[in-house]
Amino acid sequence: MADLMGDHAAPKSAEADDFFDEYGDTLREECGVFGIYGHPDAAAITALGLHALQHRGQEAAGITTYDGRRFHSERRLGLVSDAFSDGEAIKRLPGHIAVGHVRYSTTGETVLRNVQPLFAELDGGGFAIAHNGNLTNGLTLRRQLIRDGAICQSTSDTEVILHLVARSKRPRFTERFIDALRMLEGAYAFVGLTNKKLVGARDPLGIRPLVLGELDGHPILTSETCALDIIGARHVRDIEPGEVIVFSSDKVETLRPFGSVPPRPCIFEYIYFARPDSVIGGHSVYQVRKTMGMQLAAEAPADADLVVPVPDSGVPAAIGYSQASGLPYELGIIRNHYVGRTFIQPTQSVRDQGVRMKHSANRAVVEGKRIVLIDDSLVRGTTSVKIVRMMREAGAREVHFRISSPPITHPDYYGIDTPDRDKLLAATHDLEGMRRYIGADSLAFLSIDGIYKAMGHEGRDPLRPQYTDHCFTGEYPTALTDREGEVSPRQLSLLAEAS
Ligand SMILES: O=P(O)(O)OC[C@H]1O[C@H](OP(=O)(O)OP(=O)(O)O)[C@H](O)[C@@H]1O
Ligand SMILES: NC(=O)CC[C@H](N)C(=O)O
Ligand SMILES: [Mg+2]
Repeated sequence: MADLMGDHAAPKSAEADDFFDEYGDTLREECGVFGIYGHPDAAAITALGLHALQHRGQEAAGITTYDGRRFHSERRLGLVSDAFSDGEAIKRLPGHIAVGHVRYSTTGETVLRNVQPLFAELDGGGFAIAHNGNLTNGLTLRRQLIRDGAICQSTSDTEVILHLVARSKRPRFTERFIDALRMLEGAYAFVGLTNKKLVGARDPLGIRPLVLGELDGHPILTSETCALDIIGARHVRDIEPGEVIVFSSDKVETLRPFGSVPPRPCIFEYIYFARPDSVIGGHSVYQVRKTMGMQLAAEAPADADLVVPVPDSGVPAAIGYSQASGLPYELGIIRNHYVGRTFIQPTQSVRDQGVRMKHSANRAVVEGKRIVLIDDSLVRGTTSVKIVRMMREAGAREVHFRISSPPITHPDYYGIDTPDRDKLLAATHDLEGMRRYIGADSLAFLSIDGIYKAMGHEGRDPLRPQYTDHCFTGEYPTALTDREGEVSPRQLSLLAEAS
């Protein structure tokens, strides 16, 4: 890895030696992280990387840099393009090291103080961190820290890592960071920076993705390979589950403090979250989704005239379904690209509006036809109800709904903001109940084994599942301390903020 470090990779340091909610109830998005070391245009490149990761979180974006003397930070609510497309913001972020974040909150409200990267001035220097994932003991740790005198500046779970690093008694930054990681349960892909280092860490099960890239000899850590492609960087490899990686001027250290445990990456990255042009864990997300559609055609054929995708995320599976079934693929729904993902809007009424603003029927295609609608997932049913009605209003004769993943019966606590169980359609309705609710002529889901087959396995290994699929099975791969313990997940902020 040392070949990733160019001569000009070392930012100058004036510092001493080596130191260095509330839980929402709504499936929302995740977050995306990006970090680059030693590049003269670190902030501009990070802004581009975050733009490619925008699908992972649209609530807020932030970048922190270090210029060899000081840290600089810009954090904003809204989209990356709102905050960083103007050159002025980039000019305010000088430096050769940068970390950035796009947020979809899972713990802590959508207010500026929770926008990442979070920064702390620690004994020995500054530390900024960006987090994708969610800690399942974040609230418990936070309560303990506050009882011990910590003053929390945010209501985000991510903040606890800053406190834990600050409290570690170890002399060196990397050891302190690892000390802190040992206290965490749940999911994390972290990218952080100090005055000397860019650090990355992936939780022991590798629930959330993190990849290593390289641009002109400068290392990059980011959530997905699409953030490398946008800047012409090379994908070197995935950061392994449980790996901690540290870049400094003269070396790259890779550590595995948790020993080796069988990985359980989140299957939902492949089904919905990641961008289809990304490669995660050696799998093209597009190919996997298409194969899920082919598998779905084999498991749940439909007597119909056309296959129609629910754009955007249903498109690759619909192509697969069409190819496997031999039914023609047509764009019977047109998506307005100036509207974000609906799955991830904060309230039900906004989601309802979002779906209407987002999808329109293409009457010329669907009128008089028996159609198979393909979507990747059904969460609350908001999208499906609207789309089925829209297809009928546009004259579709029959509407058969096929979903390229199993019914979602359990919430996620690892960085996807799923609704509570009572809002998950599949948790409260059987198959026939769901069919009636969405108003389709027939409804079918891909089986859990079908998902694993699309990933190249014979099926799900029940003793040692290859992925975490808790949303479908209720088998959570880590302790859920905040949920199981005495601490109420409804953590209250005492401060009401306007933004
Ligand atoms: O059952 P629901 O609660 O409606 O949620 C499910 C829908 O939400 C997601 O799409 P989303 O609109 O978030 O994003 P996309 O544009 O990437 O497909 C998912 O792909 C389904 O279409
Ligand atoms: N979706 C995520 O990955 C969120 C990261 C972090 N838990 C937050 O709420 O800010
Ligand atoms: Mg969708």
